[in-house]
Amino acid sequence: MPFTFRRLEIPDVILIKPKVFEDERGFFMETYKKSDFEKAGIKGDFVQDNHSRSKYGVLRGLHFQREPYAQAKIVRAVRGVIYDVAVDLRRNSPTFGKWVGVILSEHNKYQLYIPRGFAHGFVVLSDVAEVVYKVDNVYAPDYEGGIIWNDQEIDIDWPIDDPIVSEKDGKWPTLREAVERGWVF
Ligand SMILES: Cc1cn([C@H]2C[C@H](O)[C@@H](COP(=O)(O)OP(=O)(O)O[C@H]3O[C@H](C)C(=O)[C@H](O)[C@H]3O)O2)c(=O)[nH]c1=O
Repeated sequence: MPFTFRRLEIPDVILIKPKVFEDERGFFMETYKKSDFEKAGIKGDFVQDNHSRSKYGVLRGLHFQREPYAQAKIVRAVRGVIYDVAVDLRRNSPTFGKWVGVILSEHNKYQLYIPRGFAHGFVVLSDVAEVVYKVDNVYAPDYEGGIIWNDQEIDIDWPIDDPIVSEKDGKWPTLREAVERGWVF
């Protein structure tokens, strides 16, 4: 089995550990296999791949696309180290407003599956990090949504106190405001 899958404290969020084949040349690993991922409950047609590079301390998030362009994501760090966070925005979920966070890195080669209905963000813990991720719906800028990264009610335990955020990311609403706007799922 080239992958192992572990459901996290929010069970719909799944940590994926690939089987890494190392030899004197370096390593090889499969990074995605539709049949194995579907057996693990990761369904969906991943139609777009994204790639971003960020320097130490950059926080990108908390982002999501609103319906009908909600996106599930399969995220990994191909360079450096990030702390990757998913927040449950599904209004009828028992874990609504709760978050999970994991270290994804070029070293552990882990991936995180984040279903539709979640906000996603990460902060960079290495000098540089490159993050690649699959999404199961195309980019729809008119439907982008966000929650402010340091929302007091969500209370994410970010490992960096004073991250670098874009002007846009500094202006997202709180979770409570997002609910009022109907931005939840
Ligand atoms: C997301 C996206 C962006 N862009 C363009 C739009 C901007 O001109 C430029 C940077 O976009 P943005 O600042 O939104 O990039 P991030 O802050 O990395 O946003 C992403 O970061 C978090 C962590 C996510 O989970 C989302 O995938 C996504 O919101 O790329 C595109 O052309 N296509 C796309 O799919």
